[in-house]
Amino acid sequence: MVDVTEAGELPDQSCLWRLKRFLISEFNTWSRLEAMKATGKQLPKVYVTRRIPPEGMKMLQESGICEIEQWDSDDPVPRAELLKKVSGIQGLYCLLTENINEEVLKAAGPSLKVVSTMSVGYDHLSLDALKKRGIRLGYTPDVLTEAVAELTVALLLATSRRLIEAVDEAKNGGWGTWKPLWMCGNGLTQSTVGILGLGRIGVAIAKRLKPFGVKKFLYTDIDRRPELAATISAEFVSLDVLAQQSDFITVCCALTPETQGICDKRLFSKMKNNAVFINTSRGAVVNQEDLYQALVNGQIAAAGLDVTVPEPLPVDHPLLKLKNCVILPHIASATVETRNAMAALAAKNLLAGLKGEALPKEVPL
Ligand SMILES: O=C(O)C(=O)CO
Repeated sequence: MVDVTEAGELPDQSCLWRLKRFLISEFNTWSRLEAMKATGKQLPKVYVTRRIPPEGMKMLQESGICEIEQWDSDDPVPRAELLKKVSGIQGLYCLLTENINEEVLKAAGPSLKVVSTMSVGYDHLSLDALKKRGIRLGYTPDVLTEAVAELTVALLLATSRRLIEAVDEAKNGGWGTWKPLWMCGNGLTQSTVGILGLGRIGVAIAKRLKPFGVKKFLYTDIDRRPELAATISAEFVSLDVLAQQSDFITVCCALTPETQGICDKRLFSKMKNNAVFINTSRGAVVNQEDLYQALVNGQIAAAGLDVTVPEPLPVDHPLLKLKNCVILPHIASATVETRNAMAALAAKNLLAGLKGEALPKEVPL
């Protein structure tokens, strides 16, 4: 006899097959744990490099399949401590602030099976070193797309409409009277927006900007992305054309050897004098010295950065002194829901890796 669902419909075969697979996997995990207990074997050790949002920690603790040690602080674990603590672990739960390289993997030793980073970016990990050792890597795409897009739009508007400068003027007595030529910025209506690196986040940004009256979206990337581009009617162009034609450029690419320093004086010199440059991806895609010169010399109008090199940017850094540069402390994904979702997805990746199952979101190495 076939059972029926609550809605009174027959469950389809794929649903039953997934349920069967889930039950088998749960049973296997349970029997593995029972066998470990019976033989007095220790549970696999996991090291969590920071205090993380509660959803993620709860998931790890309630799994019952690992012994967790954590650097229980909001500040990064000192390198020496990290190198000591990773010894003999099977799973590493890390953040984008930790450089997980040959040194760390060597210190961990051959037991390490899975590294799970609570971030969509994975430029802080040495992929070659992971691959060489057959260590799997989990990351957290998708769950932060909306939050990052939202913050990018907020940063773009704050930069182009000079919000931070204006708030300062209102507070410090610079607000004399209403003046026709004072605090004028650049509007989005009828503008051209260029996206450097079109992926999920670029599309989400474009969808949010469209209602502001943007006339045209351009994008550039190593390859054309016709399907994604079609969703926002974006036109593929070269980096030079993107620079020449855009009123706003928003950088959304991953940091790779190809994109490192791609936003340099060559690019800024081709941009319009009234253009606004926004970066919410990684600081190292920008040559900050070149950006500083472009802002000081009026080669471009303004820049909004959520990411810099280094992070934090020293408080005496020249970019922080410029009125036409808005700098945020890497908060693009910082909503409570998003950070919890990132923490939970990173936990799921880690647990799946410990069980030898497919990671929900795995970086192919
Ligand atoms: O997940 C990432 O890579 C981030 O930069 C967090 O905002």
